[in-house]
Amino acid sequence: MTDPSYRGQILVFTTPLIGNYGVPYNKTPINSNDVGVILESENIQCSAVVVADVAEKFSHYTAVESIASWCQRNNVPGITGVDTRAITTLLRDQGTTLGRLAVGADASLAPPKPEEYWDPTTENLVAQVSTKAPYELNPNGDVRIAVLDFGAKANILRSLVRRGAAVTVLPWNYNFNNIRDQFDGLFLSNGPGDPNHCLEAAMHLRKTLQEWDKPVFGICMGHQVIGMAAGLEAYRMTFGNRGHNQPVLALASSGSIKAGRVYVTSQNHQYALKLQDPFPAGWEPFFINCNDSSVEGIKSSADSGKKVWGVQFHPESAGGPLDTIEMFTDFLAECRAHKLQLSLPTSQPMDARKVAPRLGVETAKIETPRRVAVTA
Ligand SMILES: NC(=O)CC[C@H](N)C(=O)O
Repeated sequence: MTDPSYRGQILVFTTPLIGNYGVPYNKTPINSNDVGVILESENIQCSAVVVADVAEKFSHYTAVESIASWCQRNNVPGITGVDTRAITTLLRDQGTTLGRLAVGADASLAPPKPEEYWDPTTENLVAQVSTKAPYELNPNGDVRIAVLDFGAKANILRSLVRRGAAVTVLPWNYNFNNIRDQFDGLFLSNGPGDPNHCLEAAMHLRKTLQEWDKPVFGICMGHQVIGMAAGLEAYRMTFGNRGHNQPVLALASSGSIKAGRVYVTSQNHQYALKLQDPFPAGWEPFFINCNDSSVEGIKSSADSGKKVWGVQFHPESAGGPLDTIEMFTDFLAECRAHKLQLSLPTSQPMDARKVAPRLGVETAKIETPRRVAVTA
């Protein structure tokens, strides 16, 4: 609920009982080596929550309040006692949809016309959640990383800081090219909404990628912006990938990632990069989703002389599996190696088409995810 990528969304929880652990005090002691919060940002970011059965009593050693009082304090509406399985079945059939919460007399009125619903994707949500001014974390770290903040989850910043990086967080549309000489690497964060609102950032990045040879890593929205800078197209999926159990197949080896292995990942996205054949020169697909064959990662090709990676999933998870957490270590290892002018073993490219069919994954020309049939 505090992940800024959920800005503007009504979340329907499929787990029936929500809130039994309560909500922790969401501040860490002031310390430049920490990111300041326990959760993913200071406030609740989603627009509303829908829960089958909300727990009024909570129990956890870090809990200070119930989910209901937390929502109330943040002015975020929630509804409970509804059949979330029925809503889930509907959403699985027609895809993510615009919605509203109505109770009492409002619920019996005729529903609004489609055009009367607020559509958050028409807005630049990234501009709403990104930092307004640059700030630093862990200034004494040994590698200097600039983070373009499209709505960064705290655990991404934490994952960089815990590995010893000095992190400078910049507004999403900051022209990094003006200050790039001060940094050893560039990171592009996750963020809400349609990546096509971030073309300005993609244009700045295109110049960076043409003229700068230091490592670049992006997650989720950051990955989509890297893809757009590389010349790929971003499209809206009917069924976004969400949850903590999304399997992705690695098509190339790089650092801790081994080609041919499936990693279980945490995800939260509605948009994806289109798989195109051939890929833009200098780029190759890095991961694909084993359920719907959507693009889950791209990387600069081994012969491009660049070190650039983008992943659609969340290696930092929180919550979720830690299968790919070492990608942060890999990124910082490349930044340190570049700084010291060492060279790490290069990644091994491989032919995706040789690996994927063994796992029943189509890699041909897949533009829209397969539909999943759901029986009640
Ligand atoms: N978590 C994210 O960064 C999401 C990226 C983008 N807003 C999407 O929905 O696809």
